[in-house]
Amino acid sequence: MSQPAGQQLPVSYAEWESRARSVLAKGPFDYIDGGAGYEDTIRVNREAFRSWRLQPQVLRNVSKRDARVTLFGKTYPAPVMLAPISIQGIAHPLGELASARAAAALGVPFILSTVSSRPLEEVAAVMGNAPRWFQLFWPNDPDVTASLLRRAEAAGYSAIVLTVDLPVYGWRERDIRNGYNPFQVGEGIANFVTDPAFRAKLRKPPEQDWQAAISLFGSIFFHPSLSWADLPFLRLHTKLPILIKGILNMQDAELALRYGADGIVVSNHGGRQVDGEVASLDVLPDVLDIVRGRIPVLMDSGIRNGPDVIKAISLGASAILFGRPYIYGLAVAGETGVGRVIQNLFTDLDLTMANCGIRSIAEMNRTFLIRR
Ligand SMILES: Cc1cc2nc3c(=O)[nH]c(=O)nc-3n(C[C@H](O)[C@H](O)[C@H](O)COP(=O)(O)O)c2cc1C
Ligand SMILES: CCCCCCC(=O)C(=O)O
Repeated sequence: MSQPAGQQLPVSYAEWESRARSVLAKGPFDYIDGGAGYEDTIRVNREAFRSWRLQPQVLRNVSKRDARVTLFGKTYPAPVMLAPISIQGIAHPLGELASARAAAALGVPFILSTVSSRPLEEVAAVMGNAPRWFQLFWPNDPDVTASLLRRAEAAGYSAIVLTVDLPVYGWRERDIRNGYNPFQVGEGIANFVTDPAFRAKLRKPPEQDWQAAISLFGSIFFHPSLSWADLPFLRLHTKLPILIKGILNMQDAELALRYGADGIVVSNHGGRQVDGEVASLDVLPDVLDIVRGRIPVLMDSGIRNGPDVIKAISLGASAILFGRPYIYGLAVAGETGVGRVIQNLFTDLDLTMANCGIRSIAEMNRTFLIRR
C-alpha cells in the first residue's frame, strides 16, 4: 500500500485539496473550490453524508466483490462517473485531455462539460472507444445547440446530460473578490469557436477576431427563458439518452418523467449556484419515491470517498458523479493524479464493501444504513 519514495501523492481528499491550493494561483483555485454565497450549501452536502452512518453486516463471505453497474445498456467498473467540470485548462495545461485519458484507462465514463478548455472532438480522440457522455448547457441559439448535439453524437458521446440549474451564474463571492472571470478572456469557449453554426454567425473567424467570438459566446450562453416545454427540441436533435442534471425538487422529478427524460441527476451543482440550498443526498430518497425505478437516478455533490458512494447507492442512486476530488488530482499531477484519485476511490469502495458485508452493487440497500 505504500508509495515509492519521491512519488508521494496525497491520499485523502483534504490532502489533495491542500496540494492543489499550493500549486494553483488563487483565482483558479477559488473558482474550483468555492461556491455560492457563504458556501453553506457546500457544508450541508458534507453534513448530509455524515448524517448517514454505515451499519455493517458480518459473516457474509465477502471473498468476492463486484462493483460493476449497467446503465443504458453499458457496463462500467463501478457506479462512478467523472462529473462535468468546466475549463479544466485552469487546473492543468492538458486540461480535459489528461482527465479523459485517466478515465479511459480505468473505463470510468467521462462527462465532458459544454464549457471545456478543449473541443469535444479532441477529447474524444484521446479516449478511443472508452465511455464518454456530453454535458449540455443549452445555449439560447437553436442552431448552435443542434450543432453541439450533432457533434457530440458523431464523436461517440453516448448520452447527453442537460444541466438545468444554471439559468444565470451563481453569486460566487470568492470569484467576485478575486476579480476572476476566465470566460471573459475566452477560457472555456473551445466548443463554440470550433462549431460551424457558431462560426457562421461571426463576421470574421475567431482566429482573426477573438474578442467578437467572446462577445457572441457571452450573448448566447445563458438561456434563462428555457422551460419544460422546450425539451422536445432536444429529442428532435439527438437519439442519445437525455439525463436532466440539477433536480432537487419532487415536482421537477415528476416533470422530468412526464417530459420523457431518460435519467435524472440529483445535484445542487456542488453548492455553486444557490447558497442555503438543500443537500442533494437529503432529497435523493424523495426523488426516488417519485421515480419508482422507471429511469436511473444518479446523484452528486459532496462525494469524497468509498463510504460516500455506498451511502448514495444504498439509498437508491444508480450511480454517482465524482467532482472536485478528481480536479484536485488533475491540478497536482495531471493524468497520473486523476488516475490515482479514481483508483483510491475504487480501492476504498472495494474495501469498505467487504468490511460492510456487501458483495455487489445490487446488494446495497438501506439495511446497511442508519440515520444519525
Ligand atoms: C470547478 C467546477 C466546475 C463545474 N462545471 C460544471 C459544468 O461545466 N457543467 C455542469 O453541469 N456542472 C459543473 N459543475 C458541477 C459538477 O458537475 C458537480 O455537480 C459538482 O462538482 C458536485 O459537487 P462536488 O464536486 O462538491 O462533489 C462544476 C463544478 C465545479 C467544482
Ligand atoms: C459563462 C459560463 C458559465 C459556465 C459555468 C460553469 C459551471 O458550471 C460552474 O462554474 O459551476
